[in-house]
Amino acid sequence: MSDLISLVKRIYQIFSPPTQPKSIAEESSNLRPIRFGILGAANIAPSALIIPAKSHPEVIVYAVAARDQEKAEQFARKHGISKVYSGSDGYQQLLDDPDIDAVYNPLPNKLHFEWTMKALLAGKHVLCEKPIADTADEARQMFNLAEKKGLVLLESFHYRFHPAIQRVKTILDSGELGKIKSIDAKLCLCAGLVKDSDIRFDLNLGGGAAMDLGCYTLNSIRYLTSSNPTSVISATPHPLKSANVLETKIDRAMNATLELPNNVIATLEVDLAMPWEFFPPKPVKIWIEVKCEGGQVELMNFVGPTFWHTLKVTNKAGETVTTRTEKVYKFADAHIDNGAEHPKNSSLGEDWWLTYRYQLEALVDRLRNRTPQTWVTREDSVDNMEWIEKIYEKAGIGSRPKADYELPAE
Ligand SMILES: NC(=O)C1=CN([C@@H]2O[C@H](COP(=O)(O)OP(=O)(O)OC[C@H]3O[C@@H](n4cnc5c(N)ncnc54)[C@H](OP(=O)(O)O)[C@@H]3O)[C@@H](O)[C@H]2O)C=CC1
Ligand SMILES: O=C1OC[C@@H](O)[C@H](O)[C@H]1O
Repeated sequence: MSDLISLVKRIYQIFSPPTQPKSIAEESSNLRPIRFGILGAANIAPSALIIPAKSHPEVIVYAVAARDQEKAEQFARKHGISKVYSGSDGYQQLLDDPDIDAVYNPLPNKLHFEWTMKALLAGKHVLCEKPIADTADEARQMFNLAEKKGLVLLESFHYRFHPAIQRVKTILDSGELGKIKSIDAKLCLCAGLVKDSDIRFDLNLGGGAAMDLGCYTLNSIRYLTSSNPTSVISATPHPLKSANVLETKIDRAMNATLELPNNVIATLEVDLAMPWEFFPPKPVKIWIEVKCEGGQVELMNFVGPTFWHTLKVTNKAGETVTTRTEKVYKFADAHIDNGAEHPKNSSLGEDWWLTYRYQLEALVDRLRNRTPQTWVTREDSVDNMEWIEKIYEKAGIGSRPKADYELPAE
């Protein structure tokens, strides 16, 4: 019962977060809030930035650009955004706005490269949606430019900032369960949640399940094992409806098996339209299971742990098998459990903080030259793209088409 009450309370607070006064908002102060601009009136923008910004005292979502003027204005009105850009030049006008410090790029995957490059050229820090680009080569160019310009570029692997996944990593790294033997990551959404017309099913927008969902599962495998795969043993793409996947090159679902150092085997299963299972009803399958020599750890709902998650640890090392479950909504819990270091200047979080709110905390810490609790590095993003491409190659449908954009000559 108390779990249910906490769940309802968390959900209420997620969507009605205590709004923080932007107390350090004085224009004269060098600590004026960081002004974000959003490229596109994207479906994900409210969860990923607008709601988290409400409870962050140092962030203002200041502008949005959308191709259609009415859509842009409506979005701005709904979310209390003061500046609106629209039309065919709207995205660029937003980038040229000198009052904007950082840009959130939630455009379709294929456009991540072009608009992140343009944002960096305009001198803005960028939070770019996952997967960061269509190819590893593009990701490399994006980070090269960010570094050259002295700007921050972060791929929005929001789940990495939540204490639940970090607790799993701490358990594995502690040696409590011995060496990792295998890891299995699943992220499947039932049919009907993603429409056939969605950007995720458009090859020319960087679509495909391995791009959209596989990037998370692959990232979690690499993160938890602290390694890159050594090979893709197998990769099987599944078509949308009765299409020929080798012709459309759009994977509605992907199953892949990877080899990692020290004989670790990883499997990933992702699906944008999983056939319905009614008994019991299973609208999503989202979990990670890591088997070790002395036990195993499972995390259910690793991408949305704030709503609900189960972290189950089975220890088979002693004479008896012991099982425990943990709930890790904020870093305070992690402190008590494992004494992990947490930067003194970074917040421990709240149990209602979404993964995106933890991510925003880290991004702002980085922008303010404070130490973020954790980070997704350049190498991490580039390597992830590299192995997504390798999975596509093994699956026989190839990387997603490169962006139609070239950096202007200097
Ligand atoms: N981190 C996370 O949890 C999530 C991340 N994502 C990522 O965010 C990105 C956007 O996803 P989502 O919000 O679902 O996407 P949407 O379908 O809402 O599209 C995002 C925006 O893309 C713009 N756009 C620009 N060009 C095109 C085009 N040719 N066709 C269609 N749209 C175009 C539209 O902008 P305009 O308003 O100007 O028309 C639209 O608002 C993806 O990269 C996805 O992987 C998505 C969901 C969750
Ligand atoms: O978190 C997510 O869940 C649903 C997906 O389709 C989306 O793109 C992803 O980022």
